Amino acid sequence: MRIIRFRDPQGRIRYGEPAGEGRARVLAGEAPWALEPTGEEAEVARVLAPLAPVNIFGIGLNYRDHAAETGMPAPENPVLFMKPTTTVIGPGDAILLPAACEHGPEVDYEVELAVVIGRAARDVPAERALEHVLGYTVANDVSARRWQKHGGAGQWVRGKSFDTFCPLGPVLVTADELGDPQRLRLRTVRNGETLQDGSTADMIFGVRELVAFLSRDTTLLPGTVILTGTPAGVGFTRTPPIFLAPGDEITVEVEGIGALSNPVVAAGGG
Ligand SMILES: O=C(O)C/C=C\CC(=O)C(=O)O
Repeated sequence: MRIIRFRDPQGRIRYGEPAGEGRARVLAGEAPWALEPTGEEAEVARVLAPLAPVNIFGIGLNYRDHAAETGMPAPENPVLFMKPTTTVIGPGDAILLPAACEHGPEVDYEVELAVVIGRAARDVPAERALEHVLGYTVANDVSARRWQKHGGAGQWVRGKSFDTFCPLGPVLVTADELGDPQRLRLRTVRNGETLQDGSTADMIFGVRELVAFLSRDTTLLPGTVILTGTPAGVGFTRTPPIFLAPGDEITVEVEGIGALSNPVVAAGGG
């Protein structure tokens, strides 16, 4: 099933299946892992992020070509960080370039396959990990590189945590519908130019291993989102570097799920 979360013309937030031409077949329920068909259709006024995550785990350096372009060795264990839920925005919402990025352009893009947990997971072996995955969506792990690498905190969280730094969407595709998560093409396009073009087959730690790793002695609640890392082509490793600028349109897409586009706006507008 393909699930959207949307605002209807009356301002209500609802779930549904896209029915074409700005319409959805309404699904009743409070969360994407507990939805029932209603037989009703509704107009979609605005598509939102497909869920409001309870937690967001990010995995760094999880593609060999990306680790290599950063000059880092392939990690022995997943490199873990977290993004606050306040980073989440939906399709078409503006990515705000933070006023805190006052030393010049530094805000980068990262296309990622996002895993949505639908059944609580704790101490789950890799062979059973996909039983806890409700489905997948697309994420842009927006990252302020100066704050990430030289922010003085010794870890990446600051640079990954500014408001609007986690666009999600446009749909959540259930695991049964998407099939094997390790054979999907993923791309980033900025203003019509392709900047990342990779495959989830190149992940160092696949979805099964990530769920098993993260769930060790740790409960992954339904609604947990795991950003599974990004392939090569990010902006800061390029010569000259490419960073997001006001007026840009940045699109991240994953095969079988869809394309997620967001305009880029300077803090305070423009
Ligand atoms: O150069 C480094 O230390 C790592 C830089 C970027 C990696 C990253 O943000 C990721 O998500 O992967």
